[in-house]
Amino acid sequence: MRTLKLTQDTINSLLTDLLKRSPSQYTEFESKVGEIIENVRAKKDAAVFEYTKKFDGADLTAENVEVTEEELAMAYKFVQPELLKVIRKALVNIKTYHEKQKQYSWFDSSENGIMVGQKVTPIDRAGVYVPGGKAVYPSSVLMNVMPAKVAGVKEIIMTTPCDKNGNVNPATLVAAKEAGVDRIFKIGGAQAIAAMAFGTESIPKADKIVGPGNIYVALAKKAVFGHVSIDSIAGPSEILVLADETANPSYVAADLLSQAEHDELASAILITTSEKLAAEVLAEVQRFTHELSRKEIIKKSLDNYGYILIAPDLNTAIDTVNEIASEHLEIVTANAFEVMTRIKHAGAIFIGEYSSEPLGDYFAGPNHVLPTNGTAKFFSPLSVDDFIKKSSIISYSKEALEPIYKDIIQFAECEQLTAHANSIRVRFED
Ligand SMILES: NC(=O)c1ccc[n+]([C@@H]2O[C@H](COP(=O)([O-])OP(=O)(O)OC[C@H]3O[C@@H](n4cnc5c(N)ncnc54)[C@H](O)[C@@H]3O)[C@@H](O)[C@H]2O)c1
Ligand SMILES: N[C@H](CO)Cc1c[nH]c[nH+]1
Ligand SMILES: [Zn+2]
Repeated sequence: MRTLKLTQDTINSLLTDLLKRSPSQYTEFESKVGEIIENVRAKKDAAVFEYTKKFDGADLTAENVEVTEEELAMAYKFVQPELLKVIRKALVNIKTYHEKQKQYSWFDSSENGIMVGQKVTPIDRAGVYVPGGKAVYPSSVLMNVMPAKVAGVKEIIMTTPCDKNGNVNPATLVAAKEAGVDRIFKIGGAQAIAAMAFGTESIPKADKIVGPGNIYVALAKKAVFGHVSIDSIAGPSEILVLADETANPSYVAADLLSQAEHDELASAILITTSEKLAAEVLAEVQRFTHELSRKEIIKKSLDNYGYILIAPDLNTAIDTVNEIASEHLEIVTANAFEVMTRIKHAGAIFIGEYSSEPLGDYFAGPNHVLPTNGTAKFFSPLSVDDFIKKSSIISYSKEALEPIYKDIIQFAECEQLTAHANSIRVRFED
């Protein structure tokens, strides 16, 4: 983890450095992922099973690729009752939060026989990818599935990697059952994305694929976009803490490490106006890292993308926060709510020293699938909006069309689209 003074030069080199984490920078993986996708498209199940053997070590067949009711029942036996209670409590918060996002159809009619509106329809089948390579993510099951449920999606299928014995983590299965997933397939990586994009003998084609994953998953989602819809590309996790001298260095260090442990490509950054806090946080980071079980991943991610930046003043710090547009932003300053009003770009904003990032990962209710790699400048968190689409509604009576039909003819003729003009004219010819 590097400590640097925040200057225009450091901002520029930091932004260049962070961009290296973007899936679009990993062109060397693109051809590999492209080959996986083409093979799955052509050879369907056979290719999916071959790649699963190669990358995950499991022998899958059409008979065992899908999780059975018996496997689900067995998973409940492995999950502690206390954990099941926590999953259920988290589900209530996540559902309640997403219900507020629901959009409804609307119709505007006027007395002269004009009606226009917008009809909201959920997609028919959602495909949810739940990562499972370096860690297991039952929480991501809840975060991906609940907005689809609230939107009213008819069928939700889920893919997640299995271990070499063909087993999926029990807590992931229990979370899927509790959230209401219809079918679960034990496959991961680019082959899972391709299977949901094109369909195979065993895995149905989805209309939209959502969910985070590693570089293979992210590139595969990008590649199948257009054949299916996808959500934003949620890549390796990120945290940015904006703190002043009022912050508790232990809390700040612990929160930075909470995201560094996800992946060697994760990024953890502190921007502070206090040199004293910067030094204390660095010491706490070193102390905690030593004690944490995932220290090897943490050390690599801190070496790669860990920064402590000392800003000359709060305004410069806030400008930099907006430039970085981090997935997660914690504000631990005096007047944190006022500072929040000046933040334009961040996936999720955590305010105050008790709103630590993992509260959002597991429990508070807002979605933890968030835009990464600076894409918070134009993408939003996964939400109910991702699982609906809209149709426009137009209805005019003869009396409503008559006063304006010549306007439409004139517009159509300006575009030299005479068939358009004709379709209006024929209605008033006699
Ligand atoms: N933004 C979010 O909401 C969020 C949530 C959870 C996790 N994440 C991120 O998701 C990522 C999860 O990654 P992961 O690796 O743990 O799990 P993953 O499920 O995304 O990837 C595992 C799969 O990758 C494939 N794979 C592995 N090595 C390969 C190779 N050499 N060639 C081709 N395919 C290969 C395998 O098929 C395996 O099943 C992490 O970066 C984590 O930070 C993000
Ligand atoms: N922080 C991750 C998103 O970047 C989500 C997660 C799941 N489990 C723990 N964390
Ligand atoms: Zn996390």
